[in-house]
Amino acid sequence: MRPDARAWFRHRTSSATGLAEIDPGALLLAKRRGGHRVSVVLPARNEEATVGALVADIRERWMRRVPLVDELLVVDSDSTDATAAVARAAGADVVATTDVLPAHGTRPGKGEALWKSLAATTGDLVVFLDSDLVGDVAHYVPGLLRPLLTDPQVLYVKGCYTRPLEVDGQVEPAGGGRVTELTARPLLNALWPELAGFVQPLGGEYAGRRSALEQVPFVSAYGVEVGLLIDLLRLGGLAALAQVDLGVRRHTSQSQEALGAMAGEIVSTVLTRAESGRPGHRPLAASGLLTQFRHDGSGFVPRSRTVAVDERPPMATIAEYRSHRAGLAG
Ligand SMILES: O=c1ccn([C@@H]2O[C@H](COP(=O)(O)OP(=O)(O)O)[C@@H](O)[C@H]2O)c(=O)[nH]1
Ligand SMILES: O=C(O)[C@@H](COP(=O)(O)O)O[C@H]1O[C@H](CO)[C@@H](O)[C@H](O)[C@H]1O
Repeated sequence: MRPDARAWFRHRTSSATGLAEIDPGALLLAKRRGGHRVSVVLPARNEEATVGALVADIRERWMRRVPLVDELLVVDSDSTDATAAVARAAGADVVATTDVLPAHGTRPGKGEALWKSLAATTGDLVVFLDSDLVGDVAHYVPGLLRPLLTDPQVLYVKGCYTRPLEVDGQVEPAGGGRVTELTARPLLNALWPELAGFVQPLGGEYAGRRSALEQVPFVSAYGVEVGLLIDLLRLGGLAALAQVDLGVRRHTSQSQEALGAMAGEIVSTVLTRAESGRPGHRPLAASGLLTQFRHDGSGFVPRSRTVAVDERPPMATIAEYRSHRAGLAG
C-alpha cells in the first residue's frame, strides 16, 4: 500500500464491531450540539423477507429508545413482491422510485433508488443500508454516524466487515464480496492507489453529509458505490473519507452470473472516470457489453447483455430539488 493510503488506513479506520463499542449518549449529545437531522435510507428491490426486521430494529433502537434517527425511508425499487407493504407495516416511510421527481422519469437500478432518496429525505446526514442484511446489525447505524458526528472534516464513511458467503443455503465463513475481491479492488488499486486502504469499497452500508452527496453524480445501477467513492475522493480529498469496522456482514448473495453483470457495470463506471493518463487523450471507453456463456449439454451458448451505465447528475443541479430545499430552509 502506498504511504498515503497506509497513513489514511491508520488514521481514518475506526471500530464499531458491536453495541459494546457504541456510546449512544455521547452520539446523541454530538447530534444535538451539531444541530443534525439524520435520515436512514434502505434501497429495496424484492426484499420482503428481510426488510421488515431491519426496519423494526432501527425504529425501536434508534428512533424510539435513542432518537439518533429522525427519518427512516425504504425506497421501493421496482419490487414485484410485498416489500413496500412489509416495510410500511414495520414502520418505515416508503416511496417508490418512480414517484420521486417524476418529471425526470425513472431508471432501473440501485443507484437510481439512492439518487432519488436524496429528494425524498431531509436529513443533513444520510445513512444507507442494504435491505437484505441478516443477523445482528443494530450497531451499523451508530457506527457509521459516529465519524460524521465527531469530526466535521469527514464527509463520507464506509462500513467494512468480514463477509461470509451464503450460496444456496451453504454458509462459508469468508468469501463474500466476490466482485470486490475480483474486480473492484484490483481496479481501484491500479487506478486510484490512494483508495487502497478501503477494505470494502463496494459495501452497501455507508453514510455521508448531504452537502457532499448532492454535489456528485449517482451511477444508476450497481456502479453507484464505486462511482461515489471515486467522485467523493475528487470532491473532498482522502482526508474527508473514513471507514468503520462493523464486524461481520451477512446478506443474501447473488449468483455468479448476476455478479458478472455487476462487475461489468463496475468496470464501465471505473472506465468512465479513468483518464488514459496522457494529456489530451480521451477517457478510456468501455464497450458497455458483456458476453457470458452457459453450456446447454451439447455446447456453449453465448449470452450478451449490456453493462453500460448511465448516471444521474448531482442532485444540487435539479431545480425542483433546490426549490424544495429552499422551502425547507424557510
Ligand atoms: O435495482 C435494484 C437492485 C438492488 N437494490 C437493492 O440494493 C441492495 C443491494 O443489492 P443486491 O443485494 O442485489 O446486491 P448484493 O448485495 O448482492 O451485491 C439491496 O437492498 C437491494 O434490494 C435496489 O434497490 N434496486
Ligand atoms: O461486494 C461485492 O462483491 C458485491 C457482491 O457481494 P457477494 O459476493 O454477493 O457477497 O456486493 C456489493 O456490491 C454491490 C455493488 O457495489 C453493492 O451494491 C452491494 O451493496 C454490495 O453488497
